[in-house]
Amino acid sequence: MQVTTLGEALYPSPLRYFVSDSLRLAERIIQRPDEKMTDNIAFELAGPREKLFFDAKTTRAGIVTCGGLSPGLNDVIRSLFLELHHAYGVSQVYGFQGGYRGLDPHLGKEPLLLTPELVDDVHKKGGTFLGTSRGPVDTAVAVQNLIDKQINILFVVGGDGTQRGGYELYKEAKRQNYPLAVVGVPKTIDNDIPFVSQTFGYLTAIEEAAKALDRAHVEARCVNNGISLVKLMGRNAGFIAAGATLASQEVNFILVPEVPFKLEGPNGFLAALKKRILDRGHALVVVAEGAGQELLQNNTQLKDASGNILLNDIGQYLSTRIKTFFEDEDIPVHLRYMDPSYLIRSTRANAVDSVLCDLFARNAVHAAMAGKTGLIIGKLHDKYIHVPSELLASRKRVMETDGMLWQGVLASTGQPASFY
Ligand SMILES: Nc1ncnc2c1ncn2[C@@H]1O[C@H](COP(=O)(O)OP(=O)(O)OP(=O)(O)O)[C@@H](O)[C@H]1O
Ligand SMILES: O=P(O)(O)OC[C@H]1O[C@](O)(CO)[C@@H](O)[C@@H]1O
Ligand SMILES: [Mg+2]
Repeated sequence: MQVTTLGEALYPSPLRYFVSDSLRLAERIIQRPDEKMTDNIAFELAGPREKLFFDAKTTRAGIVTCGGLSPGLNDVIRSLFLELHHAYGVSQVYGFQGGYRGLDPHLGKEPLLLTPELVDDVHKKGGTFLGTSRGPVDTAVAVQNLIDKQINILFVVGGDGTQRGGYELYKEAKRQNYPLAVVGVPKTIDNDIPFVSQTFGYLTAIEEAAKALDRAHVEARCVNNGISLVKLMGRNAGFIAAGATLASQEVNFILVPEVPFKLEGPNGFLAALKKRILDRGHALVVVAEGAGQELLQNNTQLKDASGNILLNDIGQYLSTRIKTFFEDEDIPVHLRYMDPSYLIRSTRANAVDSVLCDLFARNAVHAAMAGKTGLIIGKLHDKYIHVPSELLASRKRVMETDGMLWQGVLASTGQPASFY
């Protein structure tokens, strides 16, 4: 699947190795004997192109970071800048501040002109030094501002919402006949972006979450009938909870959005927890924030500024239900509810994530300089690819319950496949 290009690439690249525009990577590479591979998407491979659409001498680029924090945002900004500056010779790179708001000159601060000195050690800190936000921007105003500032390339670093926003900006620039390259870098600790096997920040987040689980385990073990209940992020998918569970190996029960569960009844979660307490005298329970929403009354459906549904607190709910259940059963327990959610995403990236950030960012620059637009950098089968932004909207990525990650989780916790 070819992504949109702004026009013929005429400028020779200053780089020394290149990836051909005609190479493709199939989305599915494992084939069942009876399966026809007709609907298999073939993605363009990312990487430097021999000819560039933009002349580095006159090109201006912008970077914006949006949505929730994820370890590695500063690494991505830094690598985008350094690749543009050192490898391609683009000297005017601007950091738009405060998320998409920063693209509106009436709402945001002036963009920062990035320099090697400014980005020098930003990767050593968590967060994003450009700031971030949720909430919409008027795309016509934003594109007009980019035109006024003669920005030719815009890197949008963020999750699914940010990439949908990037797609709107790409369409608006096209409508205004302005040759703008909009290239997305996929960010989220939730790891739920389609066509990206691993988003940056996920591995750091599960490393931090696993530390919290280990400590919660100690709390549960050191008292009689100790129950530690830990809530972790994961709005629509349980990747963080599952990854941290495998990293920690101490979890006895894990509840995720992909697997609905019942609390009551002989096969429900509470009965299983009671058995564990009677057998072993302690338990560690992990719940992803998006799990069990069907158990909670949510008639109002409040939304955040970006339109994401505000979830009800499954952690607090479970905590109350566990407490009253054991009171009714007349079994004394020490229940501790812990919510380390924000603490796992505000740290700096670990080494593996830093490498990932660097490669995502440099591939984003290669795509933009070649004049490709309306895409995000994806990663499948260990290869970086160009994914048309339009495609993202058509898919959701959640954990496969018959996949290796979830099956590993079931094996390590010993919990049944479902509580029904
Ligand atoms: N459909 C859309 N069209 C235009 N802009 C959008 C759209 N969806 C989201 N946005 C904008 O993208 C930005 C980021 O969106 P959101 O807050 O949902 O975070 P995200 O990028 O999904 O990251 P995460 O959910 O991982 O924290 C916000 O400014 C939001 O208004
Ligand atoms: O409170 P905030 O900043 O909106 O972020 C919370 C959301 O961010 C995420 O981590 C996604 O980035 C979700 O798991 C969570 O629902
Ligand atoms: Mg999102």
